[in-house]
Amino acid sequence: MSDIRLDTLGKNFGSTRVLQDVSMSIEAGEFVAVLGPSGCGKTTLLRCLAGFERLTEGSIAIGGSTVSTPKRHTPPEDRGIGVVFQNYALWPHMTVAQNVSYGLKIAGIAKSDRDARVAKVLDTVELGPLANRRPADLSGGQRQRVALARCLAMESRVVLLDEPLANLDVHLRGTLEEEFARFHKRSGATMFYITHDQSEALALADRVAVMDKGRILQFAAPRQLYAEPANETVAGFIGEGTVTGVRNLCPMGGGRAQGELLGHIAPLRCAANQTALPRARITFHPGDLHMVPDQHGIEAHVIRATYRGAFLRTEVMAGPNADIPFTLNIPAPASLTQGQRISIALRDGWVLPEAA
Ligand SMILES: Nc1ncnc2c1ncn2[C@@H]1O[C@H](COP(=O)(O)OP(=O)(O)OP(=O)(O)O)[C@@H](O)[C@H]1O
Repeated sequence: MSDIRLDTLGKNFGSTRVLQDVSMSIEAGEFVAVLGPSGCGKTTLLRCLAGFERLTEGSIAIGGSTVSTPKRHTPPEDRGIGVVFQNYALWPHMTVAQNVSYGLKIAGIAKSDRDARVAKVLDTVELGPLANRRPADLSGGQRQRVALARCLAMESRVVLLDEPLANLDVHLRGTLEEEFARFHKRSGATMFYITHDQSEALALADRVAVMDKGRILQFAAPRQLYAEPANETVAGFIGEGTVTGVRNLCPMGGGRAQGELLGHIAPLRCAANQTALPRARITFHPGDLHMVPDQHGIEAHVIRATYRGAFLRTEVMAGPNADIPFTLNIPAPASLTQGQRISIALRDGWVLPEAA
């Protein structure tokens, strides 16, 4: 049974439509990331799920019980949900242990049980030795762990996280990504994680919902989003996908096809029901293009080549009119100069289904 079910959810603020036709089924224990540009409605979706906003349309069920419809609204504290906000929302005057214990106290749990539970969860997030510190004397990462410990202490079955790594430095982000993964494994909680950072979403989540303008464009496992985006917007959003046109698309069965990219035959993947088309849209990533011996591929000239350690990130203008921009990663060691003419070929591309 799914743990969280959003059914054709809609949310308006006055006459502004912020969420539209949002439907998702999330399994118990699943780690779901919601990825989208600023203003697309991610936080509003999280707030609806947590019970901080009422719905305009549709419904939300958690653990099989309906908690939100336009007419019915279970308050946040009765939803069995923990929320980790970007600023962690810790009480500055309380110690780490008191911050974690507070929710249990409000829930009427006896002091001895409370103390035992707090000690256990602080141990889990490796903050036991810092139990008596105040938030001001903790690092950003440690504060984050206090916020997670609070969810663990409340035994929240569902944990919502609103851009928890925003405003942190790159090193700390990496460490905390691991922390979230560990927390998820240990707690078995269902995680709903809002971010605008695709690398975070792809690294952490079992499935990622890509949002734009209040709608879910695709809800799929990271590998599928990367390899088989549902449309041009998702393709452009994930992994620096390039979208371009091919001619004479010819499906060959078994999800394989070929098409002419700038006059050269390219091997492609496509949906099983893809039909032959005179023109189609495809997408690929910088690693899908490679250099071939002169005259054997698409003509291109180098606009910029940037050293990136393991590869040379190379921007080219391709085609007979040198007017199609592509980016490719050329494995090290390589050396290219601006203006140099090279020949390139596509190894693998995905035919966008909406072009069918
Ligand atoms: N209480 C409100 N009243 C009116 N409009 C609102 C309200 N809350 C959010 N909005 C609007 O709804 C839209 C979606 O906002 P939301 O905060 O959900 O986006 P987001 O994807 O989380 O953005 P960000 O990544 O920048 O936080 C925005 O246009 C925002 O201005």
